Amino acid sequence: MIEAHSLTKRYGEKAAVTDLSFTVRPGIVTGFLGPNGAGKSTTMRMIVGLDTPSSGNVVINGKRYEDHQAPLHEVGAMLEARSIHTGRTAYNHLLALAVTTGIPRSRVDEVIDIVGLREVSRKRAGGFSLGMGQRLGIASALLGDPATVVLDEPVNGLDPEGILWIRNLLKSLAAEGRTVLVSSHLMNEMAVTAEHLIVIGRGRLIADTSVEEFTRSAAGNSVFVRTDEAEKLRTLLAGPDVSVASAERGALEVSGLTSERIGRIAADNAIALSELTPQMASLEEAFMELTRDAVEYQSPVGSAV
Ligand SMILES: Nc1ncnc2c1ncn2[C@@H]1O[C@H](COP(=O)(O)OP(=O)(O)OP(=O)(O)O)[C@@H](O)[C@H]1O
Repeated sequence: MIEAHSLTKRYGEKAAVTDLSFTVRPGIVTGFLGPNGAGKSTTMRMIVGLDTPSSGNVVINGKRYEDHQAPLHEVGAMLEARSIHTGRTAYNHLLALAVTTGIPRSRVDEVIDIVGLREVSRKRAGGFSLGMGQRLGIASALLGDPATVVLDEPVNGLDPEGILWIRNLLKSLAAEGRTVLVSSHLMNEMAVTAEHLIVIGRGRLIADTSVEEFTRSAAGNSVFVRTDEAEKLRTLLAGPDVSVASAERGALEVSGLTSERIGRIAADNAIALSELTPQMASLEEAFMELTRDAVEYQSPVGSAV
């Protein structure tokens, strides 16, 4: 469990993180989301003791990172700035890390297999692709068999296979009862990876919610209906809190009724439907709406993307 209490970090005049409080629970993947410059990396650095809070504190299973006797067994982290000695092989990089931190040599082989780097483990890490480098970073994070895993933007720049691999790995780490915190600026990716979301903007908490709740609130309240008997159905659906628009010929856009209710009314009146679709705002759109006021560098209105 990670608990942040009124965490604040200032760099001179610049407030990177302000009065941030949240809890990351074990057993599930928690997504840490925010636009660029929101303060995600700064928060993660404070979690693992690489940055000192200006005020407030953050504890992992009740203690600050540096107060744990075997911190690598407690927390494994991959932060954005990776420090890999590019002249070393992947195996030697992990071995050096293991030897200096009292981790048995056998664990190096284990993590190499977990991240799927067996075939290239004797190759120089300097020649690794971005995806292989990410796998090596994750292997380093898992070396101490940590109860808590903190990964900063692990899917950045990965191909679809790499993204799927990380998604499954994170879920299995959580299923083993670990605490898993993973940052991203991609809502869609987090929606299929995480169970819980902590959203920040300009260093402040914007939302602390389950993915399920976020998805539900992002859903629009209209339903798209396609039928050959649109006019008959329109009359049957009419009511004080219901609005029905004709989206196109043979199609209706209904607000104020659930898709279940519309389907029931159609069935009771022997009207065949060829489509019945609740309209969802895309999660990415809902996320952008949520964080709109917290984006540091806005594109000028109307500018081409
Ligand atoms: N060492 C530093 N000195 C001064 N300002 C900093 C420093 N580190 C971060 N900042 C500022 O603090 C804010 C938060 O940065 P941070 O890197 O934590 O955000 P982030 O959410 O991880 O963003 P990104 O997704 O772009 O990596 C930014 O405005 C950044 O410019």
